[in-house]
Amino acid sequence: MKPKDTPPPSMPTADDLIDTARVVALPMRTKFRGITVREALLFKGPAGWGEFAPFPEYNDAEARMWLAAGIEAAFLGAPDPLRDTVAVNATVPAVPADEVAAIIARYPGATTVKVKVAEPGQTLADDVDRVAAARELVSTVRVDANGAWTVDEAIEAIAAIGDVEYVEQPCRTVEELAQVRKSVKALIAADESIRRSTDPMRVAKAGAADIAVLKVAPLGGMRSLIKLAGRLPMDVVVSSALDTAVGMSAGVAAAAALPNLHRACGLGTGAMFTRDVAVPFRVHEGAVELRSVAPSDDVPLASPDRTAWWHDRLRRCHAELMR
Ligand SMILES: O=C(O)CCC(=O)C1=CC=C[C@@H](O)[C@@H]1C(=O)O
Ligand SMILES: [Mg+2]
Repeated sequence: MKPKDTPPPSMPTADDLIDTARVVALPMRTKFRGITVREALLFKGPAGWGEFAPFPEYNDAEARMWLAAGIEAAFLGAPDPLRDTVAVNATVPAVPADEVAAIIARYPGATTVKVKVAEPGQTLADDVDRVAAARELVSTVRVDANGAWTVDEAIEAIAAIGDVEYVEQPCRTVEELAQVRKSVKALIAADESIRRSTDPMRVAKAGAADIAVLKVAPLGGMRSLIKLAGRLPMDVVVSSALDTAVGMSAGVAAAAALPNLHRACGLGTGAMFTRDVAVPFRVHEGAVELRSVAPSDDVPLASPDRTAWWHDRLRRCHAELMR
């Protein structure tokens, strides 16, 4: 028998990963969730490239899932696809209403738009105006509050915003989502309540959502996303975690392998970077095309300090995975 701490044969060591690692820093067109430069560590394995890019505030226990997802992509590769394109939504950050049209124009053919609402420092009137601007241009609008409202604020805001496809994560907790869901006609989607939970089935058990927004990296990979989607008794939307083209290829592959996919996915966010690590996943006729990605040689690299920070983080998360 192998000693308990011996990695399984498919599990690379942290040194294996760092040997091929590139830490990239991609400038964003518009600030999104407080980020103006998106950093990511990319590494190469026998099956292709993987991405490790947990948001800076995530602790190692949570961030280790993102490493598992990168390792799956680089060492195991994508599951068999059922389709070769995936319909996507345009993603509109919390910008003034008069900037909405220019943002939507970066997603040619998209008929669904996701609008960020409840941005700290802004008012409900800002949200109403931004959503109205989007509604003038596309048939389907969904909004995402990232858990920022109380139950009462959510009920008021949903009434003010009007008809939407769904409201993503109106409040922070599963209990609050369930209360809002009972009080409004609008459909409720869960994102953080799944992405940041130790029990991603809890939203279903609590009757807290109609739709699940699933992201490959925080769920630990394409296969665990697909497995979870199969267990959740609700529609699924696959969304990016502000991934570079490398991470995006795993998101598109997961969406392409889902037996049931009825709604546009949040996989067009490559349009938010001024440049990506490779040819970006461009939206064409409202969809992106499945493909594998290798970073180009001239990717914008992070500073030596930031590179060292990411290498350290990878080592710690790798140790967490091996525990
Ligand atoms: O779903 C989309 O349209 C794009 C991705 C997206 O909105 C997000 C990506 C990563 C972090 C998030 O704050 C945000 C989200 O909350 O869904
Ligand atoms: Mg969200």
